Amino acid sequence: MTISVPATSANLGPGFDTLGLAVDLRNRVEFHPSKFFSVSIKGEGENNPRLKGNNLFISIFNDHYSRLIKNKQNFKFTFYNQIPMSRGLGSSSAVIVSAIASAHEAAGIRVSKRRILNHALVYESHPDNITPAVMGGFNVATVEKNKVFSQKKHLPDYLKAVVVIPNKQMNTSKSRTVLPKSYSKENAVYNLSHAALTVAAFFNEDWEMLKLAAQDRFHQKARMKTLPELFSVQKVAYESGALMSTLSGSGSTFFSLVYDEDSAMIANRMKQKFPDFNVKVLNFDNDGLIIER
Ligand SMILES: Nc1ncnc2c1ncn2[C@@H]1O[C@H](COP(=O)(O)OP(=O)(O)O)[C@@H](O)[C@H]1O
Ligand SMILES: N[C@@H](CCOP(=O)(O)O)C(=O)O
Repeated sequence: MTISVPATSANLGPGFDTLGLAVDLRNRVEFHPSKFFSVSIKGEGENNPRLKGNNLFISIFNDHYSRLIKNKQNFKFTFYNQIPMSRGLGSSSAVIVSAIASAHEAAGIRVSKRRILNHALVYESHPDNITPAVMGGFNVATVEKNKVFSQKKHLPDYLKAVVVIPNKQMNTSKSRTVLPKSYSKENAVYNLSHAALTVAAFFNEDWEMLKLAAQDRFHQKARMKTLPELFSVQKVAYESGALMSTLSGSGSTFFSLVYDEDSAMIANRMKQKFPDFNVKVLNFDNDGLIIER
């Protein structure tokens, strides 16, 4: 069985803990019953011995598998990881979603994507990257009574993502501690109106509106100050024609949405200006979680 889940870019400027989209960079896990338990990792994390012993995937898989089925069975897991860890591209969401989906598959139980998403909420309390990880596309999501309520918009293939990935990791829970404890009414209204405009721009495909709409007063500045080169990344992205350019999740990656025809030029500029950062042009992903039986 093979399960794969895409990377995500959450927040999208003003939509803190609410907006997110999926990009075509996937973590894939293959597994089958085996006499002995084993884990092998290829790609991101392959040189990290901690991931073999204390693996978030395995603990979530075990939680669900033992809940779903009485017999104990060992599995051989092979992970093919493309999503860099703690860079704001939703590596933890991908792991959570793939572990829950894998446990259900291993137990022979078919569940809806919505059920998987609601289970994922137990491990990640904000829905902005677990939702696109499961559903694909652009999503607006909220949580009521421990359930995720969301709306999805397919993203057209004439748009691309340019991501600038620094070497520096930014752990999400640590990156949440640098945020203000409260916000003024003025800043709350600012973010509310900009997030609403961002959603409307995505659904109406008014891409030119995004630069203005995607401004934020909640989280980006405080986080970007911990890696000040990110201010230059955003400036160069906009000067080069990006439609929107925002801190991806809690960072450290910077995400820009661009027209396909501009993507190579914008990526090359970024590579020239920021030679120490890893620059990639990615397609958007409209599939989310994929289960191959
Ligand atoms: N491929 C993976 N396999 C196992 N655990 C992973 C993997 N990717 C991420 N994780 C777990 O998620 C943590 C990173 O979470 P977080 O800081 O939220 O990063 P991100 O912004 O990429 O979601 C890692 O320290 C690790 O515990
Ligand atoms: N809304 C969250 C999003 C975290 O995304 P990640 O990809 O960095 O895990 C936040 O801003 O903390």
